[in-house]
Amino acid sequence: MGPELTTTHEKQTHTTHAGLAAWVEQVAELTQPRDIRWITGSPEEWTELTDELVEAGTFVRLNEEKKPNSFYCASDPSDVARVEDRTYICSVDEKDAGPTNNWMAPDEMKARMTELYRGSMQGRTMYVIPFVMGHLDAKVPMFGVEITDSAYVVVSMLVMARCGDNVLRKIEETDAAYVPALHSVGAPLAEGQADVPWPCSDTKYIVHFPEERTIWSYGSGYGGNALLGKKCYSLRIASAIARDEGWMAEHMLILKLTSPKGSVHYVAAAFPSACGKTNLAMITPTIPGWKAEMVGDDIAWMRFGEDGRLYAVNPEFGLFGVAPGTGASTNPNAMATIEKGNSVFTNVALTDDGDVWWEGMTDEPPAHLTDWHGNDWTPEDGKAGRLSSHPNSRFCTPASQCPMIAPEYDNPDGVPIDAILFGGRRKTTVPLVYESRDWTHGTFIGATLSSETTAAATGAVGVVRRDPMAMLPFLGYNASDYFAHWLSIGKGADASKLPRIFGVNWFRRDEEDGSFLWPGFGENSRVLEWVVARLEGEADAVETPIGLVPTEGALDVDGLDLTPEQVAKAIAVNASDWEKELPLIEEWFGKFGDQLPAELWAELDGLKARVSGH
Ligand SMILES: Nc1nc2c(ncn2[C@@H]2O[C@H](COP(=O)(O)OP(=O)(O)OP(=O)(O)O)[C@@H](O)[C@H]2O)c(=O)[nH]1
Ligand SMILES: O=C([O-])CC(=O)C(=O)O
Ligand SMILES: [Mn+2]
Repeated sequence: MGPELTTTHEKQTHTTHAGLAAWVEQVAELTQPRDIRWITGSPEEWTELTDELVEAGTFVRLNEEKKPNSFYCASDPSDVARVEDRTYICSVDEKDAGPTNNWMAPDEMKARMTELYRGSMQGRTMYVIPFVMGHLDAKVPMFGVEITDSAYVVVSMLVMARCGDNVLRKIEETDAAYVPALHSVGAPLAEGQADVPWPCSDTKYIVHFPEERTIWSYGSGYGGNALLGKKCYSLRIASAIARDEGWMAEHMLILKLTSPKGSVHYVAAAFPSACGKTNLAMITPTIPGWKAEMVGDDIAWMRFGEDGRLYAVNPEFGLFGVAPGTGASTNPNAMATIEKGNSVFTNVALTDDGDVWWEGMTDEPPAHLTDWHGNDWTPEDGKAGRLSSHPNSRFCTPASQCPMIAPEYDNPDGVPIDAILFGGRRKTTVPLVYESRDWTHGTFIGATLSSETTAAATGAVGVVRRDPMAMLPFLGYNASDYFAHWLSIGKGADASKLPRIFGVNWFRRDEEDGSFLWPGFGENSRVLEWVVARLEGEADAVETPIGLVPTEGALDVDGLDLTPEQVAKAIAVNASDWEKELPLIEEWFGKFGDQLPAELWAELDGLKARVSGH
C-alpha cells in the first residue's frame, strides 16, 4: 500500500485499507447505488438512520415513555424467517458441503448472483459496516465488513455486533483479514419510483464460500438472512475456520450459575432455533439461593485455554430474540432488557398507545391492537385463532441492557465451560434430563439430536428432524467431518477437564392430555441444580440404555404442582419409544455411510444392544 494511494482512498472511501477500498469500489460498480455511506457507530448516525426509517414508513417510533429510542417494524409478509432451502454452502468440492447442505459450484453461483447484483442497489444508499464478532481486543479479532442496501440491516447490525470507526481503524492498523459480507435486498429503484416500507425480492440466495471466507446474500431483509455477522459468519463461516484451527463455533447459549454454597459453573447449551436458548440464558431460578447470569444467548465460540479447559465467548453484542412467549412470567429478564429501549421489534403487534404486544407477553391481550399485517385486532380475533404477531416475530436489543448479564461477558478470553446441554423440542421419547457416559457418547447425543421444526425457518412447523448439535442449518461444511471434529476435540484433551455432556427436553407432553409434563422456564433451574450436583459428585444417577438419569428423588421437585407420576413420566426412558427411535437414527447416519466416524456407528450399536436388552 503506497502512501499516495492511502491519501486518495482516504478521501474517496473513508479507509486507508487498499483491499477494502477496492472491494467497496468494485461492489459499487456492480450494484450502482445512489451513494455510499460508511457506518461509524456514532449516536448521531443512529438518530439519522432511524429518523430516515421512520420517514420511509419502515419504522414506527414507539412511545418514548414506554420504550425509549425504540421502533416497531413490519416486514413484507413473505420475508419473515430464515430460508433454509435458499441457503447454500458453495465449497469448491461438493463433498465438503456434505449431504445436509445445499451446494452449487462457487463459479456457477457467483456468475448467477453477479447478474442478480448487477444494478440491484440502484436508487438506494449502499452502507459499509465494519464489524467485529467477539471483542475488538481479542487475541485474534474476528473482523467482517458488511455491505448492504438496507438501513434496517444497518440499525440491527449496530445492535447485534460491535461496529463502526474503531473497528475500521483496527482493521487498517493491523492490516487484518476480514470476512467480506455482501447483502442486497434485490429491489432496485428506477428513476422516480417510490419505495416500499420493506423492499425484498422473490428470488433469495443466502450463500457462503467457506474456503474464501466470504458471504453473499440476496433478496431478503430478515435477520438470519441479512444480518450477516450472526448465523452466516459466526456459525457457518466460523465453523469452517474453527475446524481448520482446532476450535469450535457452536449454536449455544452460555450461562453462569452460582450455587447457594457459592460455587460457580458455566454451562453452554445447544437447542435448535426457537427451542429455548434465550429463555435459559436469562433464567430466573425458582429454587432458593441460586443465581444465574447470562454470558450469551445464541452463539458460543470455544477454544482451549492454557489450562486445558474449553473457554467460551459470546461473539455477539445484542439479542435477537423470539418475541411470542416472552413475558413477565416466563422471561422477566428479557422484559427488563427491552424496557430500557434502544430496540427494534419486527412483526409484533402495535398497541394504541405506541407500545408493542405479542402473544404470551401478558395473560390478557389489550382491547385493541394493530397486528403485524397492519390490520385491526381485538381479543375476539385472538379467540378465533388469528395471531396478532408472527410466530417468529423478534426483539433486537442490546445485550448490555440485560439486568443479569455476567461481568465475564466483557472478558475477551471467555469463561471455562463445565457442562454442555443438548436439547430439542420433542413431545415424546426424550427424557427431561440425562447424562452421557463420556465425550464420545456425548458427541453421539449431539449428533443424533432431534427436534420439531419451528417458525424460525420457512416451511412446515412441528415436523421431527435430526438437528445435530442444533447446527443443521448452520454448518459451513460436511456434517460427518464436523462430528469427526467434535471427536478429535475430545481426543486432544484431558478428559477430566472437558465439559460433561447432557441431554435435556423441556417439551415432553403427557400422552393422555397433551399438556407439557414439565413447567419449564424458571423451573428448569431444578434440572440445572442436578447437573451441577453431578459435576460436583453429589448426585446419584441410574443407568438407562440412553445414559444416566436422576435417581428417584434426586431431582428437587419441592413446591412444584406436579404429581410423582408426572415427574416419573417426564424423566422416563421407555424401551418401546427408543425402539421406534433407533430406525430414525439409523436412517440419519445412513446419509453419511462410511464417512461417518466409526465411533458413532459403534455408539449406535451399543444403544441398540442396550435398548433390546442384550
Ligand atoms: N414450554 C416451554 N416453552 C419454552 C421454554 N423455554 C422457551 N420456551 C418457548 O420457546 C420459544 C422459543 O424460546 P427461545 O428461548 O426464544 O428460543 P431460542 O432457542 O433462543 O430461539 P432462536 O433465537 O430462534 O435461536 C418461546 O416461545 C418460549 O416461550 C420452556 O422451558 N418450556
Ligand atoms: O437467525 C435468525 O434469524 C434468528 C435466529 O436466531 C435463528 O433462527 O436461530
Ligand atoms: Mn434466541
